[in-house]
Amino acid sequence: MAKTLFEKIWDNHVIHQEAGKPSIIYIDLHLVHEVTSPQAFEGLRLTNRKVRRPDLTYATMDHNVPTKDRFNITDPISKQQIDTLSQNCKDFGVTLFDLDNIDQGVVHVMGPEIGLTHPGKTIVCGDSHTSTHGAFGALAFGIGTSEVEHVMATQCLQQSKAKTLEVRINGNLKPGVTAKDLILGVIAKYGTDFATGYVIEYTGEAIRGLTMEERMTVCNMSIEGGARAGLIAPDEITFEYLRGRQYVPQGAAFDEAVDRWKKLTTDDGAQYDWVVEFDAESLIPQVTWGTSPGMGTDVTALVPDPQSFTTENERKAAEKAIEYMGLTPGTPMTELAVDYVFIGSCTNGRIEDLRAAAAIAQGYKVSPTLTAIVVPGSGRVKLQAEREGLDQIFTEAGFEWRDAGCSMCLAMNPDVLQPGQRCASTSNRNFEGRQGRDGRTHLVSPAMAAAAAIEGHFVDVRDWKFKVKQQA
Ligand SMILES: CC(C)[C@H](C(=O)O)[C@@H](O)C(=O)O
Ligand code: SF4
Repeated sequence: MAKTLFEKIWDNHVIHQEAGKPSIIYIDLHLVHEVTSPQAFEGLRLTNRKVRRPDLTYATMDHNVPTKDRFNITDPISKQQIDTLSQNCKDFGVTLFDLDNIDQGVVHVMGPEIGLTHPGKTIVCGDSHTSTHGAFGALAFGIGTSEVEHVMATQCLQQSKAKTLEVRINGNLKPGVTAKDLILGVIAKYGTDFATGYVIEYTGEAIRGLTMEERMTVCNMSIEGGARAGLIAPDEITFEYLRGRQYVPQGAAFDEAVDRWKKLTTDDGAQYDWVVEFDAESLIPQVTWGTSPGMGTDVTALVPDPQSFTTENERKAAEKAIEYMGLTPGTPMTELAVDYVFIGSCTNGRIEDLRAAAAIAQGYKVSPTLTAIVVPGSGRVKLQAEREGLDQIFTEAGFEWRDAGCSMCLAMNPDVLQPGQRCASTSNRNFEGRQGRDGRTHLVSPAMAAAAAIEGHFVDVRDWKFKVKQQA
């Protein structure tokens, strides 16, 4: 019978099934960070159990890590979480990419980067943005702390089978429009819960044309559309990305792996439970105006009038969001001045993101009205950026160049907004207080964030080329 990609991976991993009950599936890779693992390790300790497969379990610290002076953690809770992870990894024999390791970084950046993420694997982590790894055609999703303990103890997980949703992207992205705009556009169109209960598979020409890093940006935000996970079928772009990475089979074993991975596509004639379509051709750069990732619009648009929404609930939500965000309906998005610019996170903290931001920033100066920071997603991203001289471009322009971590994506470390500050952020969530109490977050692409840093307010990056040409 013809199967979707999801069904193939699922069927390969179900190890026990009773009628009417959730399945038991096998987990190929368990990623661990300092926030959601302490109680799980403690649970093992209390019941005298071990990590069953330490060889399939990898840990790093990211959320609490300061991006300046990282060994001097002054916040007691952060320090405790980080020290506890180190001790737990020692006690349970789990490989840890520690603060002094080049591979330390945001778990969803460093995992794929060192080649832990492979097509067809089941991957879990106590973190919702585990969906990022679906870019490789892996079934990857976030789990809660009690499930973290369960996976540590058994390498299995109880799961109900999700429904399948094809998000078909028609046409190609236009210059200046990025993978970030694409996923923001999809969520703005369909809402933050359209994919609840589904695993998304992204298909279509525009997806095929994306690099692995761009695919990760798209899959990263699947969870913001409510999905259990997001998948992209592996292809030559995937295999080329993986070739030679540390945790990828080498030589003949790699070719054999590629032969297996090539089968991980949705068969002709396979049926998804639901299909939605999205037009890439007409998409333009996106900016969110509200307090959920679905409250987004074109950079050329105006802050919406809450009355323009169809349902009472939407009108109320928009009103509340606009008030929190300190906005006035009808204001052009390009007139919104920002106080802070954050370039980083597991959505947009990879080398291509930094290149895109640097390409905008090169030769310009950050507006004196704001603070702008660039935070590489991992130690290796930082190293690579420095090899390419991107750090120079950023610092000469007036951006601060930081060490790897989650940073200002969420307020769990010293990088926080002050109350009322407005931030152009390349991260994935704009909830109330996400970047600091009463902070105001607008989600954008790295190029859009860099351009806002220079102009002091949002600008349409498609005009940027124009500006560069005029100055040249
Ligand atoms: C702290 C962690 C549990 C959380 C998540 O699950 O996503 C964080 O990474 C986030 O982005 O909000
Ligand atoms: S970078 Fe942000 S979204 Fe990603 S894991 Fe860290 S806190 Fe979560």
